[in-house]
Amino acid sequence: MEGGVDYLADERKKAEFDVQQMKIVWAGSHHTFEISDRISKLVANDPAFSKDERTMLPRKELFKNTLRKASYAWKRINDLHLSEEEASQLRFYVDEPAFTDLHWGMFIPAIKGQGTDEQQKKWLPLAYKMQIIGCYAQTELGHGSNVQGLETTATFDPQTDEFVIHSPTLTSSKWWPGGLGKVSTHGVVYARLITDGQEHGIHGFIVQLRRLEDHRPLPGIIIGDIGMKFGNGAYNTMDNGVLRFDHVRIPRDQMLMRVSQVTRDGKVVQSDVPRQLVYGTMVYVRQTIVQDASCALSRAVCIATRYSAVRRQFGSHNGGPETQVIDYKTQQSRLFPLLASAYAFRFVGEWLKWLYTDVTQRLQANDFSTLPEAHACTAGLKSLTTSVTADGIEECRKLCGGHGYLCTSGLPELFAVYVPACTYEGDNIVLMLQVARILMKTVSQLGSGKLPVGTMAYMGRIEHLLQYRCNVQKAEDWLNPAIVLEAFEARAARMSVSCAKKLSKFANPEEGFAELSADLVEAVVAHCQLIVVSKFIEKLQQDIPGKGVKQQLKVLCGVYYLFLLHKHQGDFLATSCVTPKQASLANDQLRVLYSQVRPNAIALVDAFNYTDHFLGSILGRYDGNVYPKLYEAAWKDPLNDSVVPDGYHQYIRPLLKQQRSAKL
Ligand SMILES: CCCCCCCCCCCCCCCCCCCC(=O)SCCNC(=O)CCNC(=O)[C@H](O)C(C)(C)COP(=O)(O)OP(=O)(O)OC[C@H]1O[C@@H](n2cnc3c(N)ncnc32)[C@H](O)[C@@H]1OP(=O)(O)O
Ligand SMILES: Cc1cc2nc3c(=O)[nH]c(=O)nc-3n(C[C@H](O)[C@H](O)[C@H](O)COP(=O)(O)OP(=O)(O)OC[C@H]3O[C@@H](n4cnc5c(N)ncnc54)[C@H](O)[C@@H]3O)c2cc1C
Repeated sequence: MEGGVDYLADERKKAEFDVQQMKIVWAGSHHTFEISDRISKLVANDPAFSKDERTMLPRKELFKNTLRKASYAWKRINDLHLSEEEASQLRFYVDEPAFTDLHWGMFIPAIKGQGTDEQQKKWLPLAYKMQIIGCYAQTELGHGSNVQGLETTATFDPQTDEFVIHSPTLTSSKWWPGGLGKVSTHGVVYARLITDGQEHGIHGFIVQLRRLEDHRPLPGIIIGDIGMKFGNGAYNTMDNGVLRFDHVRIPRDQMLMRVSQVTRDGKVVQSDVPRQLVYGTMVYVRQTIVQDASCALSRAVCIATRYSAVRRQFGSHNGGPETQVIDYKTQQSRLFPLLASAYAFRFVGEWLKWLYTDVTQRLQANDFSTLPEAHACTAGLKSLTTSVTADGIEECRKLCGGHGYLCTSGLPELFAVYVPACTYEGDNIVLMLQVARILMKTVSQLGSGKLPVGTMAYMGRIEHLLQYRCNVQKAEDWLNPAIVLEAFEARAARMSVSCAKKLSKFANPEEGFAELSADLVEAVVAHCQLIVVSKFIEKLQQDIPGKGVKQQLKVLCGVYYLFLLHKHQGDFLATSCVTPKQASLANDQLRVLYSQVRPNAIALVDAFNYTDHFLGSILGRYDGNVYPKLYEAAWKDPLNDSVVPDGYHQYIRPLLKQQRSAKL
């Protein structure tokens, strides 16, 4: 508590579980909880990191303010000798998109993943000390999703042992890279490799963009910011940029050469590393985006849940208090599935991080066997979790009624910052179609004796899943995880097999794939939802200490899968995985679970351990003291600086005068 009366104290007393232990489950471990708790308070208590009035600043001031915060954050990281983990938590809690996200989140990982040992030795120390600042320059004005369609060229000149980087068309201008517009000194630039007149696909090159002495662009380079984006404040703290090259020369050893090498005489040599590793940085970032989805969704849910307990509307009896809106069943049926989804995404994000670490270790040992699984899981889960989170934030805004629309609710800015996650790092539909290809390949190989592995392993039991009949007879049967898993597996498998059957009728498979793409996306959603459900259930099989903690998680897990079953009952019924009666029993059980969440709702959002600074929301204040603070904040709006507005004499007075004389 940050001082004063706690208007939510009664709600907190209703909790049936150990909130402190739940905080540790949410954080992932004691160690992570300790760091995140300490660093979030450090940021919250430092006035230099204040977020007040961010949504009211003009772009130039907003951007300068972000530069100030980023440079101050770097100073604190060094002064306090923070570890890498502590430093990344500090950037997270500062909560302002900045060039540093791309420097640490993409530029450095690209060099680590695609650079040779020598290249890493040369560039990483400079980047780690921020003596150079980098961005990830892949997307162009004309192409983003279709990476093979990029037009920037990198032509090898054997005379000088250099690459010539060039933007041959307007559409080849790099467009979107974060941090590029005004800050980056370097970029990993993706371009079409050409040697001896022959094309060799897209590769990454380290290119210096600005002089280190005075920050001016190097000769032959044009750079700028691409302009204002959606929302006030929001992602406008980021300098997404445009970049053009006019025959810019870089030394040969600045091509990232882990995947392919260009020799002194211009020969292209493929190493035994798969070509897809050029896309490796995207796999890494997609995995972090899944973790970030649980953060963004939990934040919106925390605001909406606390406010729903504070807000009262209708239902007063004999002059008593009105009903808290959180007690309306409709409010619960919209809010609690999002609360459950935030927890579900947390656990699937944890698992995905493990999967990514495992793949990275295997890659280092030249074992590439799990790369397709990593690609499918990161692409599919990035797509699923960001779509649900973006829609979920908007739903939370509506759950807060009119006040949710105020910037001081924190929800408009959160939404504006978050929605591009459905597009960046791979448009969600494009990524789903990648997973669809892998699913269809898996189904087509089922008869060949090649057993599906990882998250597709259930397809190996296809005969059984095609014959499966759900044996739920009463509502409580839906609490049995084995029954639930089979129903979700059967639904996903049947949808995939149905698509594969339809595909096989097309003479041209590519034509068939395009024609059926909307159905394929639905099959992928079913497959990805199965992954999330199964990872939540796996989590519950672990030893989870703390009074009532596991029980609460079981309730949330039930809410998560039964809500999905209810929402997608069309799929379950159409594939005959459940009967109409069983679907109705699932909904009955879901209502029971909502009533079990209700007394614990406030404690379940307290377990996120967010400071008021991080939440940035009057509606989501820990102490629930909403109305006086909303009232106070309104008077801080610049429009209220004067009682009579600027423009009165020019525009309002003549209008009123004219109406008066017309009446007379
Ligand atoms: C409390 C702590 C919590 C922690 C929170 C952490 C906070 C972190 C904050 C996170 C926020 C991060 C903020 C980020 C800021 C924004 C950054 C945005 C940056 C960008 O947007 S960069 C640009 C991204 N661009 C894209 O993603 C482009 C999308 N397009 C593609 O990926 C490809 O072009 C596409 C669609 C795959 C098609 O490529 P193509 O070459 O045509 O490939 P094919 O379809 O022919 O497939 C060939 C073959 O390759 C396989 N494949 C494809 N992709 C991959 C991959 N990535 N990895 C491995 N394999 C891949 C594919 O399956 C095919 O395989 P076959 O076996 O069939 O040959
Ligand atoms: C805030 C933000 C930050 C970004 N940061 C960076 C960065 O740092 N570095 C960088 O390189 N890039 C960055 N990007 C670019 C981003 O990665 C691309 O915008 C993204 O990959 C989508 O590509 P696109 O814009 O070409 O979309 P398009 O592919 O043009 O999508 C337009 C529509 O076409 C549909 N579509 C496209 N292809 C298909 C298909 N095959 N089948 C069916 N439908 C299809 C899509 O679903 C979408 O509805 C950023 C973008 C944003 C918004």
